[in-house]
Amino acid sequence: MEGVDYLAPERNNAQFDVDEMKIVWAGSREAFEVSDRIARLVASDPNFRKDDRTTLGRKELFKNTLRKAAYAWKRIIELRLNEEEAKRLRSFIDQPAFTDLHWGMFVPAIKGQGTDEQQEKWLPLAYKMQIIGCYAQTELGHGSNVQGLETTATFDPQTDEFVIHSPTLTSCKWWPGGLGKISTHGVIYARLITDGKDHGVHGFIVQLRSLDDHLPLPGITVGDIGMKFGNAAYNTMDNGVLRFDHVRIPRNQMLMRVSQVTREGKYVQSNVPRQLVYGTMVFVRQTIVSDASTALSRAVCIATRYSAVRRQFGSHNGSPETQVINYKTQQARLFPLLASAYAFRFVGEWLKWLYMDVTKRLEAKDFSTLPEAHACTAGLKSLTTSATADGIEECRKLCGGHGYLCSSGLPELFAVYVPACTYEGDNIVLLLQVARHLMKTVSQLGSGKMPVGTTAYMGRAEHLMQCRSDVKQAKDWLRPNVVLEAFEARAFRMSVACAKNLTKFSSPEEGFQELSADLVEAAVAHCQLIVVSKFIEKLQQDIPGKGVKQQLEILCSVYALFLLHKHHGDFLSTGCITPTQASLANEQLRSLYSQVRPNAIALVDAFNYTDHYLGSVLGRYDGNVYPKLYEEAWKDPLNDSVVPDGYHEYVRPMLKQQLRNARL
Ligand SMILES: CCCCCCCC/C=C\CCCCCCCCCCC/C=C/C(=O)SCCNC(=O)CCNC(=O)[C@H](O)C(C)(C)COP(=O)(O)OP(=O)(O)OC[C@H]1O[C@@H](n2cnc3c(N)ncnc32)[C@H](O)[C@@H]1OP(=O)(O)O
Ligand SMILES: Cc1cc2nc3c(=O)[nH]c(=O)nc-3n(C[C@H](O)[C@H](O)[C@H](O)COP(=O)(O)OP(=O)(O)OC[C@H]3O[C@@H](n4cnc5c(N)ncnc54)[C@H](O)[C@@H]3O)c2cc1C
Repeated sequence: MEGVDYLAPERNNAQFDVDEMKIVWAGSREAFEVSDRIARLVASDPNFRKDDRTTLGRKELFKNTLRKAAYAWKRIIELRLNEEEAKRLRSFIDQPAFTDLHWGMFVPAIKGQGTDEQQEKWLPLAYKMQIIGCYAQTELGHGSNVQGLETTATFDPQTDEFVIHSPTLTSCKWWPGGLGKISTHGVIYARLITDGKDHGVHGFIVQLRSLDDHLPLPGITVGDIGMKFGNAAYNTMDNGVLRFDHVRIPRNQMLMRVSQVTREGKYVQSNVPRQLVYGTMVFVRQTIVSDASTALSRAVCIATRYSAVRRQFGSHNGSPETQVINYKTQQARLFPLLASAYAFRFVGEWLKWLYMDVTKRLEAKDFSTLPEAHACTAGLKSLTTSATADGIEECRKLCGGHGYLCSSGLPELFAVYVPACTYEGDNIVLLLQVARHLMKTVSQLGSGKMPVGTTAYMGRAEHLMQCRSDVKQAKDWLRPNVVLEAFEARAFRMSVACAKNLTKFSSPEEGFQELSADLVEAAVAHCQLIVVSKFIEKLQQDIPGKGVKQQLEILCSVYALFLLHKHHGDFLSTGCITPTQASLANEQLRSLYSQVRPNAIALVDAFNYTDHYLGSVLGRYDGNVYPKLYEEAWKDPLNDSVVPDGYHEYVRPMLKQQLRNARL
């Protein structure tokens, strides 16, 4: 029945103020209001319809994306949306587009690596979308190994130009979003060569297509790299291939904040670390962590609502069957994901602060926190995207057979999300960067240099190597200090074990290769500690609203104890806890699930997602799942006709032949 809220009894059970939780989730009252207003604006505008997306072919899908992007831009101007509002708009439109790379990487690359003069020239053009840019770093032969890129930018002192060239097939740019069919310009990463000397990889602004007829400029071969995983999903994006044949650009189009080439061809390095060339990646990795909480919370919202609607088994004397959300196995799979969504939200907020802090310091020529910012963004990007991709898939399974239907919204969400484990740095490669940072920190412990930031806990080396958990009963695991100490001791001991083992090899490089699987595990332990500690820190803030803080305390304990249960081998083998304490943690976890249960629907309502944004029949706010699933099925193009195309051509002759054979 339309208008009935089938989930109302669940909502009535909530033990906290949902409206206040919405504000905590959004970050502030103001952020909530912006997000709520823009979500409704998108949901109510038929131009942003997306329910037909999975049935469109690639060309229609892509054209549809171009239409939406142009319309979105028109609305941004008409409504005079500010940057935050425009970001919300893009997020609720929920369709990856070339504009993501233009705003998300091309503009930040110029801002971060361009000189003041270069910013003055290029940014106004980009802000007004008079040019459209992409970020072209990865090549066919190299993505992770940025120093292995092959494209060359050779300075020609005769003409005061760089000659951009792709010397081999493997040097073709391959993957950049927006490049395939739309970008007029790109920040292109290439090896800088002056006077025969290779100075490594630098960024250059290169025009790719004519601003008049959109044709590639002379010397440029460019196109799309082909269909990607999932039908709709990331196929709204034109990931591209690009080959240069001695393309000339003026010298002042090398991004020269980090280093310069003079008119005479002299290479001059500024007094800043060369790693700033990688700055755009640090920026984007930070945004990816917040996006992880959004993607995971979406999947969790769908699976939680549907689990409260779906009933299987357990009917006695005609009573209703059991809601599947009441099964302990369902809770043990679902509630840690709910807790993770909140955990990633808070660590994302903190990472945003860290990024702003490092940016301010860089402007003041203080580069001291750059390694910490790199390690945190790389590690947390890796941890949260892997957990989110796995979590979305788990949510699909939690919805049983119906989760496999596109109308559940989950297959497309997974397909569009899963490349986040690869782009902006393969997750394993990024964890190895964290491990490198950890090994460096451990090796400096004896030198009197105190570790800072997220590795500060390593400064308590002696205590962390000796401490034993004093948990005696299950409820002791609810004490934040007890949890924190166990996570710190586990992370530290795993890092120290790796550092000791590294000394057994003839060179650090050989040791790093051989021990890389252990190093990755140590990095994961460190990153999990960061997430747990930032959740605990969040709870130390003043959090208003009836029952809101209590719910967050429960979720924080669920997140930490779920990790402890999942990785209990680490905690036991490092001697941080005993087997008895491990089972007490599990006992406490079971009891926490019972406390989450009555609040589960309200906890996902707090995400404040519209039905349009969720794009899921199973996750509908009103829980009216079955009639809508039935309705949705009939909308499939196959149901446009009773007898399908191809029947008369292929099936009928087969049936006729069988009938003839039977008669013989
Ligand atoms: C619908 C229309 C709507 C319209 C609305 C309009 C409005 C919209 C508004 C806004 C929209 C915004 C949208 C944003 C959305 C963004 C979407 C993003 C999509 C993502 C697309 C994907 C892009 C990409 O993938 S780009 C390519 C990324 N590539 C990688 O990540 C490569 C990974 N590899 C590396 O990073 C490195 O090579 C490495 C780190 C693995 C190794 O590098 P290497 O040089 O070899 O270094 P190494 O020797 O190991 O280390 C040397 C020292 O340098 C340190 N270091 C390394 N990296 C960094 C760094 N990044 N920063 C600082 N320091 C670094 C390292 O630790 C070493 O230090 P040490 O002291 O020597 O130990
Ligand atoms: C959807 C999508 C969008 C993208 N958008 C862009 C874009 O806009 N611009 C752009 O420039 N790029 C883009 N990329 C490229 C992306 O950044 C790279 O694919 C990514 O950095 C991984 O590099 P790779 O493909 O070379 O993987 P590889 O490094 O070849 O990885 C293959 C395997 O090798 C392993 N491996 C690699 N190195 C090591 C090591 N040192 N130790 C242990 N294991 C290792 C990896 O873990 C992985 O399992 C995009 C990619 C995708 C999928």
